[in-house]
Amino acid sequence: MISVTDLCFSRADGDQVQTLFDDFSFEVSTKEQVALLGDSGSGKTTLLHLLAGLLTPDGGQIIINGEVISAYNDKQLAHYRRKIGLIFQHYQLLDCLTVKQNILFQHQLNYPNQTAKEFDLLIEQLGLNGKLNKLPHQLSGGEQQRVGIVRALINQPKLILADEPTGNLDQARSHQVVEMLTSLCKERQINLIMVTHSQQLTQYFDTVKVLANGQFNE
Ligand SMILES: Nc1ncnc2c1ncn2[C@@H]1O[C@H](COP(=O)(O)OP(=O)(O)OP(=O)(O)O)[C@@H](O)[C@H]1O
Repeated sequence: MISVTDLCFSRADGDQVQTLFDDFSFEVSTKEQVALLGDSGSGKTTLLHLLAGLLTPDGGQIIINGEVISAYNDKQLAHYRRKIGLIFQHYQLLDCLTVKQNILFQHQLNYPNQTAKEFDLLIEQLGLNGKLNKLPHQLSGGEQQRVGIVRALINQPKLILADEPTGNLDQARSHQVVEMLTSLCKERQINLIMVTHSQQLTQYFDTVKVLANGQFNE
């Protein structure tokens, strides 16, 4: 469950201050899957970064599954971030590591002496058998994004934040990837918030929220 109350956040841009959120409040219930739309520059990525604890609000409260992350210090935020899954438009895979190493990198940092429980199952479900020893640049965009999805799911998060994960894929692949991602999150009862510019992709989600002028128009 996500609860945001009276969120305030401004960005300094040279001498100018741009207020993106001013007393913005909303809730996302447990397991809900949300497609987040909005014009370019409306603040979708900024909102995701606030929910990920990568940015600190100027005011208000952000509570994620009972954790008041808006009150956390850097160390607490680092610990919180290990428990969520992040998926990016440009995949952000490390090109010097194989697919398998990329997927397990964070898991091994988090849990040095544990095997990743769902590794084999996720590799099978996302059709990545046979790709594990390849380097990211040897994969197609769709395959790289599926690696990003396994990497996000392997730590068994309760929340996944995805920022335009299909921005680099064609329409058919975008639908495949989003269908896969939403159904895997549903099976595992994971909250998913995904930024997209595609109205068509919203069909896979429980809720569509449109960000405009620092508020949701539902
Ligand atoms: N690092 C930054 N420093 C200053 N201003 C920034 C920074 N990042 C983003 N902004 C500004 O904050 C506003 C919101 O940006 P954000 O990236 O959150 O929008 P968005 O809705 O995700 O846009 P898009 O759909 O184009 O990705 C924009 O006006 C942008 O120029």
